[in-house]
Amino acid sequence: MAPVDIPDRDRLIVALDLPDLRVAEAMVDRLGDSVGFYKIGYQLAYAGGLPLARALVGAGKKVFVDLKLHDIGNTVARGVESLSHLGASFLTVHAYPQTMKAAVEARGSSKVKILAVTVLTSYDDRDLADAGYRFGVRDLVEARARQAQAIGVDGLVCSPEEAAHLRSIVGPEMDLVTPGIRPAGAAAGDQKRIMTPAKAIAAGASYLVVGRPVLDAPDPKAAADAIVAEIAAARGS
Ligand SMILES: O=c1ccn([C@@H]2O[C@H](COP(=O)(O)O)[C@@H](O)[C@H]2O)c(=O)[nH]1
Repeated sequence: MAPVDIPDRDRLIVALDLPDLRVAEAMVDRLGDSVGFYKIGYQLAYAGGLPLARALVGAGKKVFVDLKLHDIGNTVARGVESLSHLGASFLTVHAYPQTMKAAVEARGSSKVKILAVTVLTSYDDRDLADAGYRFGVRDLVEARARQAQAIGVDGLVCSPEEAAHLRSIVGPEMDLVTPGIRPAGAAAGDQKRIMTPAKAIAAGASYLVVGRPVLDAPDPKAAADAIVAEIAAARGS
């Protein structure tokens, strides 16, 4: 079933795109009870931040390990096996069939959900053409979503712009995890396919991933609270 019983607060995933453990821990302390779900990506993981995943889980938070694995199947499988011991809820791989199959098989009985990154939210049709793809964003996202579902992947990372269309294709079961979230007036930065929190939820997103609009806010806790309030309003909670 779709994750209908998720508290509004836990639909916000704050990306801890920060330089080291000390800074990340300080941000987690600052956000306090306002945030229940954190993402650890390249910057923090490569700066020794993966142990924070265990600590956060131990403290009752949920964790998304966003390493976007993509390699030969054997290497992806071994990576998933290692990462599955962290206690994270989500782990990303790129949406290539070999990669997704290896990850789903290697996950085994571990509770970590495998998410497939469809098309990065910083890409538009022109970026895909520059990279040699013959599909535009909408068609490539759809094709990858269908493959992911057939392989048994648990969820998709997509832009909220594709959420409504994907929901109609994959049904209620798969988690739709959407970066590219920008509260009204926030700078897009390098993101090209963006939506506000309220519109993303209305479009069918299960979770919203937010980095800079929270981390760079003068008051990150207030920024997180405002996003959760928008999520609650959009869901009629
Ligand atoms: O397609 C994707 C996949 C992952 N991300 C990650 O989400 C956050 C977004 O951060 P912002 O500062 O809110 O832009 C970041 O960690 C990305 O690595 C994505 O943006 N798009």
